[in-house]
Amino acid sequence: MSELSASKMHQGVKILHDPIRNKSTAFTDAERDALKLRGLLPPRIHSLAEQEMRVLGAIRSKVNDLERYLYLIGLQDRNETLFYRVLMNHIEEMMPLVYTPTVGKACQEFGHIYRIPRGLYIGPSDRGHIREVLDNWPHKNARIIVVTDGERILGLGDLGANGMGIPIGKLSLYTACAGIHPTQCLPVMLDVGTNNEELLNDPLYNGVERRRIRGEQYDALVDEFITAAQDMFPGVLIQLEDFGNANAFRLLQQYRQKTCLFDDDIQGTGAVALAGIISALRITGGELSDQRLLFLGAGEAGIGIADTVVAALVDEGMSVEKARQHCWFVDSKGLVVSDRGEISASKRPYAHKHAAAGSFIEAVKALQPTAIIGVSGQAGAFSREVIEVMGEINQRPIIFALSNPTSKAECSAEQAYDWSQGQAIFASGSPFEPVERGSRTFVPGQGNNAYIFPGVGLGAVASRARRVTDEMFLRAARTLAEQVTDQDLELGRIYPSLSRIRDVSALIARDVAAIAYSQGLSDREEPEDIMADIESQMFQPVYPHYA
Ligand SMILES: O=C([O-])CC(=O)C(=O)O
Ligand SMILES: [Mg+2]
Repeated sequence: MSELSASKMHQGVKILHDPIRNKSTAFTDAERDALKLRGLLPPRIHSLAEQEMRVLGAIRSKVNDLERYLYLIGLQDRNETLFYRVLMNHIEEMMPLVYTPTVGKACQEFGHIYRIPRGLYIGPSDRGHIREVLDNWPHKNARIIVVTDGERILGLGDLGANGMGIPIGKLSLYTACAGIHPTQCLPVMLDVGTNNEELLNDPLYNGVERRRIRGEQYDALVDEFITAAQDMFPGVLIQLEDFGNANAFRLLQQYRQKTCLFDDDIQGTGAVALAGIISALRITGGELSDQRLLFLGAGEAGIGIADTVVAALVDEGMSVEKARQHCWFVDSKGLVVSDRGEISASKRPYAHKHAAAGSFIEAVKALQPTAIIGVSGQAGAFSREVIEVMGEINQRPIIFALSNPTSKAECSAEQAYDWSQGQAIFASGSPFEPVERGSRTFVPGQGNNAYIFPGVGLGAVASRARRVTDEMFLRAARTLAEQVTDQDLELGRIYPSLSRIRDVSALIARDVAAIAYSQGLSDREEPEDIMADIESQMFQPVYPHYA
């Protein structure tokens, strides 16, 4: 649509209520005349930069982060250009507000802070009509869908329909970090009920009032949704997010071979953690093939990371069987060993022959790992003793406390540095502030899949990839690791600065797209310059001229 015809459609007050086209006080005199806005705005014209200053002041004056979140979502509802300008120009300050940890708090309160819907709700009563529901979405050009059923929201458990905050937040990062146009992002809540009694008893809970549907009914709903989404938005990329363990692995297996789909908690987290390990090895001087990783927690993130590490080792020439021996798991029943009895299919490859160990510290002492990776959702599980023992075993122990939000981290950055005499190479899923000790400043890296999914998604949709492959995630991990500078490592940070995330995402997208083209996963002709092609598709938060 040309800007002129857009302006005709949106004459008058309507354009002020269209968040995609609204410029608010930045409408020029000529635009105010052409669009019949005279009198509807205060007379003083402000530039986007001045509006940004106003917004920053407002955000910073709020009393807590949930209020800041609400302000930002309100801004997104009024003026997306300004919202993304603020988000992109101040990503380190804003990401913890629109994403983990604050989005976790927002999800817990979702029914109570509800204002305006963002995204689509699809539930059991929509069976047989999901296409019509998708057709109600005002934007017909969705390219990326993030969908959850709310069963495992971050490390917070079953939040039912309150989990809608997660697809919204993830998609805001798609735009901010990888330039996917806001109208091409579709958040979806598959509201199949919740088993969270507290929510079911809360009169302000706004999801379906029932316990979760399971089995055939559930599968049929998911299947209808995926089929309808592809039909409605050809080529759309579907990101599975924060499903319960069993469904996450199952749905990924079931759909990844036939649709453009991935699971962020399994594959995105896998890639971001591998990137962190590769960078940590630049500090320790070790090889990936010398590492022994001990995971606490054997859910999506843990298995996803182990599978990605195994893929990297196999790519280096190791056998799968041998590679798996480098990854060990402790779950709620202790060390996962081969003679334990019933073991789920996803853990089975990592159930090695070994004496049982009941607790995590016992397993650390028995296995002498080079790295411990917390993906358990158990706050404080990396005790002082665990970290001290890791420091005795290793000169530079690798300690990743990846559970989200911050309240669920296995240890804090301070604890990791203090209990290891400053030797830990630490990363966390949610952000921690730098830690000052004497003349030294330790800057913890944020090992969050936000470094991976925006770039992978952009690469996939820009190349019109029909599938998202493991090879793409392995490549994304390596590309991310390559962006870590010696300066980052000197600060202790094993990820690039968040301020560079847009460039990093573009590089990941380039490499993912290159795989799609070279492996015949795209019908699109390979552009001469993939990077230029990617960049040309990235949304920039600038106002159009209407007159
Ligand atoms: O959302 C995040 O911060 C990372 C993630 O996918 C999760 O913890 O489920
Ligand atoms: Mg997640």
